[in-house]
Amino acid sequence: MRSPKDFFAPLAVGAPAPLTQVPSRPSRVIHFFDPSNEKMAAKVPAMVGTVDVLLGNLEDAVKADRKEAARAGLVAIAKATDFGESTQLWTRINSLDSPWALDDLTTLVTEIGDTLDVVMVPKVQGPEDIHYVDRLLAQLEAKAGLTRPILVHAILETARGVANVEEIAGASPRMQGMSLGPADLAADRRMKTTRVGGGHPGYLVRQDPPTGVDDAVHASRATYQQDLWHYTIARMVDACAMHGIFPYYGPFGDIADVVACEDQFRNAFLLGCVGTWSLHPVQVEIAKRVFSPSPEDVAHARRVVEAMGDGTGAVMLDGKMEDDASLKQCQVMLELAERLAATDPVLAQAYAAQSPSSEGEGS
Ligand SMILES: CC(=O)SCCNC(=O)CCNC(=O)[C@H](O)C(C)(C)COP(=O)(O)OP(=O)(O)OC[C@H]1O[C@@H](n2cnc3c(N)ncnc32)[C@H](O)[C@@H]1OP(=O)(O)O
Ligand SMILES: CC(=O)C(=O)O
Ligand SMILES: [Mg+2]
Repeated sequence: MRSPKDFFAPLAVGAPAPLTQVPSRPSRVIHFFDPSNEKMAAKVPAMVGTVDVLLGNLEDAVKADRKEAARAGLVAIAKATDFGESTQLWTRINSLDSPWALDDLTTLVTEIGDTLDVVMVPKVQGPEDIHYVDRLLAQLEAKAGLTRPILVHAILETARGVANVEEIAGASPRMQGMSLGPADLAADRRMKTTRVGGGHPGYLVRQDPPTGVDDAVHASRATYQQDLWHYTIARMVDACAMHGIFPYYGPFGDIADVVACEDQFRNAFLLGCVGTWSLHPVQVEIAKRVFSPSPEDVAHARRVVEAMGDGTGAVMLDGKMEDDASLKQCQVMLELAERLAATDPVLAQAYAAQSPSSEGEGS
């Protein structure tokens, strides 16, 4: 582990200085596309401004014989597209033990490093993986003459990665955030599921049995499906909060089940995640809706702030006690709402319509 004194020193002569704070640009939706799929890639320019992040995926879901085409496709798209102020460009490189990862990093940083905001690293096992990428990025940034550092995002998708989650989160000032990788994680843990994220009807608890009843009543005892991912997401959120980086849910593979997708996204939002992945255009609006505070929550948060005056003590509002701690939760909500509204005019209007100054307007 580096000494605190040199944690923020560049790791290569000529590399840009690391950032001391992770930029908090909106990243509610990280939209995946395969740059080697011509039909999909053709849609990317029109998606600029509609998603917070466009991510050129080079890893799983790209066929082995299309890896080089995907890398070249991403370079071409990055060079031809103006991503504007409200959409970032990220990539997911191949895993560090694959034959492609080194060329992915070398090509992308030297060719399009000035456009690339974040590199997502899959199957991270421990801080040593981040240290490797950190040094290599610094060397490549120096070679390419970049003036701002490229950030790193880890996917939490191995049992060892989960066990090391705090060390991974704090491994480098480049760490931007972390996503849950439920599919690979399930396989690595030898879970007995076959899905990409989401729940499972077999993972449940059942209502206690009533005494002295027949089998028919036993069969009707209520069951409650549990969240397979609660433990891992909660650990990831704590590790990220501790190190000042951002946690994300990951993929929801049942594209047709938009209702369960929204539920899974909302669980992650409520637990502290700032965004999620979209694998298909149908998931984009779900992610944006879920990861933006509702206008009603924003209005309530404003009322609490107003009622709390100097922020100390306790007050009653609608029959509920509010104090310093509920105020802080409301401030989290308002700070996020303000940040999102700054780049999303539709949200800005929805939040303004709920502001105290507009109350009673038109009545
Ligand atoms: C566990 C993990 O690692 S998850 C991360 C890796 N996986 C991915 O990145 C998957 C990305 N998504 C996809 O590959 C595709 O969306 C699939 C395979 C899930 C479904 O693809 P399709 O069967 O083509 O879906 P569908 O027919 O509904 O597509 C409708 C349109 O949306 C387009 N489309 C589909 N997915 C995307 C996307 N991610 N981005 C942009 N456009 C897309 C299709 O090209 C199609 O275009 P068209 O109307 O011009 O023909
Ligand atoms: C996200 C991912 O890569 C996984 O679930 O395996
Ligand atoms: Mg994976």
